[in-house]
Amino acid sequence: MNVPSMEEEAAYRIGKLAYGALLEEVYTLPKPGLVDPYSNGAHTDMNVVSFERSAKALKPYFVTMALEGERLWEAPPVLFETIRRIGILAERAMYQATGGVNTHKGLVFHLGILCGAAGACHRTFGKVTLKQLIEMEQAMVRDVLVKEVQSMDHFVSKGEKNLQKYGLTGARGEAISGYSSVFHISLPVMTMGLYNGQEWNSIKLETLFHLMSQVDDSNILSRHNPVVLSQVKDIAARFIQDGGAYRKESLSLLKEMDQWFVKKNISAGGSADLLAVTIFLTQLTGEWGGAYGIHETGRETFPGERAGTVEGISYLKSIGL
Ligand SMILES: CC(C)(COP(=O)(O)OP(=O)(O)OC[C@H]1O[C@@H](n2cnc3c(N)ncnc32)[C@H](O)[C@@H]1O)[C@@H](O)C(=O)NCCC(=O)NCCS
Ligand SMILES: Nc1ncnc2c1ncn2[C@@H]1O[C@H](COP(=O)(O)OP(=O)(O)OP(=O)(O)O)[C@@H](O)[C@H]1O
Repeated sequence: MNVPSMEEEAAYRIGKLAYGALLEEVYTLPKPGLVDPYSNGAHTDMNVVSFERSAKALKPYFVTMALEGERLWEAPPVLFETIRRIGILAERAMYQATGGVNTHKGLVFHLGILCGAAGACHRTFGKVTLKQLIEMEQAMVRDVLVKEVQSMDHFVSKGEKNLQKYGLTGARGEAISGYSSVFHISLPVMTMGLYNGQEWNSIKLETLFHLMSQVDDSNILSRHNPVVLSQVKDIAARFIQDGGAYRKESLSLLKEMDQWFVKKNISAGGSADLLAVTIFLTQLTGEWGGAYGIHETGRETFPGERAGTVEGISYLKSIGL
């Protein structure tokens, strides 16, 4: 019997966490305008089963991307190039699994990069803290994506058209910034919710609404325009101000809101993607930022570099969040 190497085992665990994050996102409910187990939101061509099929098809690609991280840890830009090649194959597998529907294009990109970075961090440090992960991610993508955005002269995809029309950088911009929306908006909310012992589905909803209230979501822009984007931000901000997802009546309010989003054909897919990224980072660094590092290497953890833990709170506070 072939015993998996330490790198293979780690890559499998990273890929499995990415797969889990895809499912955790779609199972969060009720999400206005987005697909969840209750409603297809403002989507006629997909439902929760499409997302499950797509996630299952993508899992081996995330494992492969993490494994490439373990292999190419010393050459981050080469790692990114490799991740993108695998990403194209992953997108193809996604379309095959869903009958041609885009369920997870944004997440192939985001979680592909982060799985690769996590593999590289594991190989380099024997653990994965937030700080190390984002430093690795930046070394992988920054130069390439900045150049790509600055020199773009073909505006084909929806994201590219948004860049041309509004100067908004969408999914690429999030990666260029080192997932700044996740660090400044959603991770603190998720970490705080866990710390306060809130219920998991409500934590995910509260996190999603904080994202929706601030992110320039290219899904909303490509279906609509900046006025609608700003309307959605206002609605999300008001929901939070009025008590957010932790109050009793939130579920019925959200179901009502879903009807309005469906009527207006609004879907905050970019924010949903960033929710999945937040879940992935919380679970990855919670599991691997400390305990895993200690088991594997006997090394001490830097205190508080694990999101989703009590130490995570003081870390986030220490970096000014
Ligand atoms: C960067 C990607 C996502 C390009 O997609 P596109 O140009 O359509 O950009 P866009 O900004 O619309 O993003 C696509 C998806 O990301 C998500 N998204 C939208 N807005 C945001 C946002 N503000 N923040 C984060 N994610 C967002 C949505 O799910 C959206 O559907 C990626 O597919 C890519 O690199 N394409 C180039 C070809 C390639 O290399 N493919 C391999 C894929 S790894
Ligand atoms: N739960 C979810 N429900 C709907 N979309 C989601 C969800 N989670 C993430 N998304 C993201 O939203 C995107 C789908 O949005 P949308 O349907 O507007 O894109 P499209 O297929 O490019 O456009 P259209 O359907 O208008 O032709 C996917 O790329 C996906 O990453």
